[in-house]
Amino acid sequence: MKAGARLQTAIELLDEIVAQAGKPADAVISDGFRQRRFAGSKDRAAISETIYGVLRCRGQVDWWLSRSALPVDGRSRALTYAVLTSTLAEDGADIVSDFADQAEYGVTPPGPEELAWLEGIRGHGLNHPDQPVWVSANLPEWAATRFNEQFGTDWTRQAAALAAEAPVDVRINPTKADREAVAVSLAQEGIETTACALSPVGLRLARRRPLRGTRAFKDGWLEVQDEGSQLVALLTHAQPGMKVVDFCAGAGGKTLALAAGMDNKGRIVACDTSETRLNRAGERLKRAGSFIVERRVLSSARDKWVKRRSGRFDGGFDRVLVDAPCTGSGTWRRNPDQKWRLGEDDLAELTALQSEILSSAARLVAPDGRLIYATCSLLKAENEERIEAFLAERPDFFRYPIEDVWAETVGGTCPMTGGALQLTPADHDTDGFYCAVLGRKLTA
Ligand SMILES: C[S@@+](CC[C@H](N)C(=O)[O-])C[C@H]1O[C@@H](n2cnc3c(N)ncnc32)[C@H](O)[C@@H]1O
Repeated sequence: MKAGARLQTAIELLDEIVAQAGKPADAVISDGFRQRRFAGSKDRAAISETIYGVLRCRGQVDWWLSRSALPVDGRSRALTYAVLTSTLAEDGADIVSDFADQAEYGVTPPGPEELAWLEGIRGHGLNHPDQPVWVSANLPEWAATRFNEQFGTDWTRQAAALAAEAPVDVRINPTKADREAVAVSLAQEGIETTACALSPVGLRLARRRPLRGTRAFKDGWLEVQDEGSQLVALLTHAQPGMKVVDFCAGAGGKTLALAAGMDNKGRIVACDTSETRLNRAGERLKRAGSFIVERRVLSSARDKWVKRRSGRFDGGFDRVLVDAPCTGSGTWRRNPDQKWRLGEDDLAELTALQSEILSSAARLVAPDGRLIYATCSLLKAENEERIEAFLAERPDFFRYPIEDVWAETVGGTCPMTGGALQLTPADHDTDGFYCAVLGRKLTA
């Protein structure tokens, strides 16, 4: 495909992402590529780069467009972004004239108004001194206010890291292969990796490459999983023979890691209110050879199965992981469409749900067992504030110092000390994850 035809595809998919507001951008893009089999792997990479570039920097792109008379849509956003970043100018070719020359690929050439706008912004970058700081930070205003309150003078650096491209990490499955063997196997297929800085079971790809066709993937030696997510699973410290609940298991990302850590000995109940997600977990568990997991669809945070199990001190679980639904603000570099879809109302709904889930899941924890609360968010309202509220209500629970849990589970130096771990893309180059490990006292 020529640059103009790629840009046209990016435009169409950007409009699809807006039209299918409930569907994650990556799912819309995958469907879009399935319908456009003519797009090769390099085309797909270039198209995705434009789409994600626009979504990550949508605050600034829309600010520029607010100074034009053009409608704000996929086309105006993609063209404006392409000119401001010169990302699609190949071999010095001019993107606007290249785009205009592609009529045979279904591209509508720019009209006079569009051309005048694009000529006018040529030579500028995304930044402009008149932009409000939340625009330059590419955050919605509500989130920028919270970042500012939370991170102080560091907040723009934290926000900037969310507008960068995320690396691809894989977690090795130690029940099938060690890290060295996985790295060698991938290298034989031309995929270079380095050991993750914090996770002892993680490898980071030198650059984004498809993994599904590799031998290591097909044999269940690895799972794609961000390093932060790997660390949460390790901090859960699920050991062979234990009884474990993954309360918000989703498609099983952390369940798989827990099963591997337990050497497939013991019992894991993977719960979620979404049957579709739990079904997706089934296929992954099979590939990884994790046969100790039973899946359970919950009706709500107050599900009857949870109620029946509560109060059964001797029948409680050793570990209950709550990987709570959240804004995903720690993953906005990976899922940049999400940041433009959420507002303060959503945050209020989520924090209420997080507290409800936490109280419900706590009923499953055996005395001396652990309740692990995690989110992929950077916002205190979803993290520290939820744990503080929970502990104020439940004096029978206490916090473990995170550095102690790290020493017994991850090893090496914990990046912080205190009552919880907060990873951020800016500080740790992982997705932003929060994790607090609580213990249930032996007697109430
Ligand atoms: C952050 S995602 C989990 C990701 C998953 N643990 C992983 O590692 O791939 C949060 C999950 O919570 C689920 N959820 C939402 N409300 C819930 C509830 N009341 N009880 C249990 N799970 C719930 C959502 O369906 C979603 O799959």
